[in-house]
Amino acid sequence: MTNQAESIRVGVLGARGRMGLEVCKAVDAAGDMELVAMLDQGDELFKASEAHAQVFVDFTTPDAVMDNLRWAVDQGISVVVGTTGFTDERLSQVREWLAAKPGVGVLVAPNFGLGAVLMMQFAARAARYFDSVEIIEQHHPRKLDAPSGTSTHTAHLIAQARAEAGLGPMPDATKEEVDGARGADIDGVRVHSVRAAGLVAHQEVLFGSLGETLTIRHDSLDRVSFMPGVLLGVRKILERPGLTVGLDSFLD
Ligand SMILES: NC(=O)C1=CN([C@@H]2O[C@H](COP(=O)(O)OP(=O)(O)OC[C@H]3O[C@@H](n4cnc5c(N)ncnc54)[C@H](O)[C@@H]3O)[C@@H](O)[C@H]2O)C=CC1
Ligand SMILES: O=C(O)C1=N[C@H](C(=O)O)C[C@H](O)C1
Repeated sequence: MTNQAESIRVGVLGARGRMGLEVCKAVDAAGDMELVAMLDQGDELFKASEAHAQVFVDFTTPDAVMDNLRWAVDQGISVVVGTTGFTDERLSQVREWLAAKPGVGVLVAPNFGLGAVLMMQFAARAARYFDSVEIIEQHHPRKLDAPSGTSTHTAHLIAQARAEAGLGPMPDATKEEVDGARGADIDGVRVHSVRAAGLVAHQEVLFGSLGETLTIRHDSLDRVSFMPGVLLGVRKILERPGLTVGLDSFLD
């Protein structure tokens, strides 16, 4: 149980990675948190329970995250997850683990940037009014996965909004002469992944209809952009048992 007067004891998984390093700094600087464990590949997770971590923050890899989550939930440690690679099957699995551990919370957020959360909400709102929509996500070239978790989540939201509005497939007479030329098809929404040195994390959602286009764009220019969202997740997760997907409900 949390004593609200005390600091929240936080363990960071992936602590030597690009995001993990930034999270360690942010937690360390937060007056209401204590950084009790910094773990990376090869470190034993039990060190975090020995340090009495109440919340884990996981920014590791899609290959590693499920084992970390399983272990944390079993130990009764709540988790704020930024790592990508969450399919519906993975989310169902996490729900199953949590069902046996009432009181434990897991937040899986495809993007902790507050602007990115709004960009996804705006895109979902615009989706019903346009014939066409495509997503262009742009990231640094050391990113391991494509398409990004953010673009996949955005595509799901847009597809859901289009279906609810009764919209059919988008107009598109193009024959793909080279595989991949039209990007990935996620729930009927084309997603194009750009990787280039100098980029951090960027996404455009391009809508089109008769005689007009609407572009909704978000840019993370520095990984500090994710920290207010991560800290919000850490502060709220102890009061939110079960699985929460996306930061949206924590912002309300
Ligand atoms: N949700 C969000 O807002 C954001 C999500 N991400 C996602 O976070 C993940 C990490 O991104 P980066 O920090 O850029 O990657 P990175 O490659 O710089 O860091 C990953 C770290 O995890 C470590 N690691 C691997 N297996 C581990 C294990 N079993 N236990 C503990 N540590 C382990 C690696 O050694 C590495 O230090 C990616 O999936 C990325 O897409 C990145 C930025 C924002
Ligand atoms: O790997 C990254 O850098 C990022 N990953 C997340 C994603 O795949 O959407 C979030 C953000 O785009 C940065």
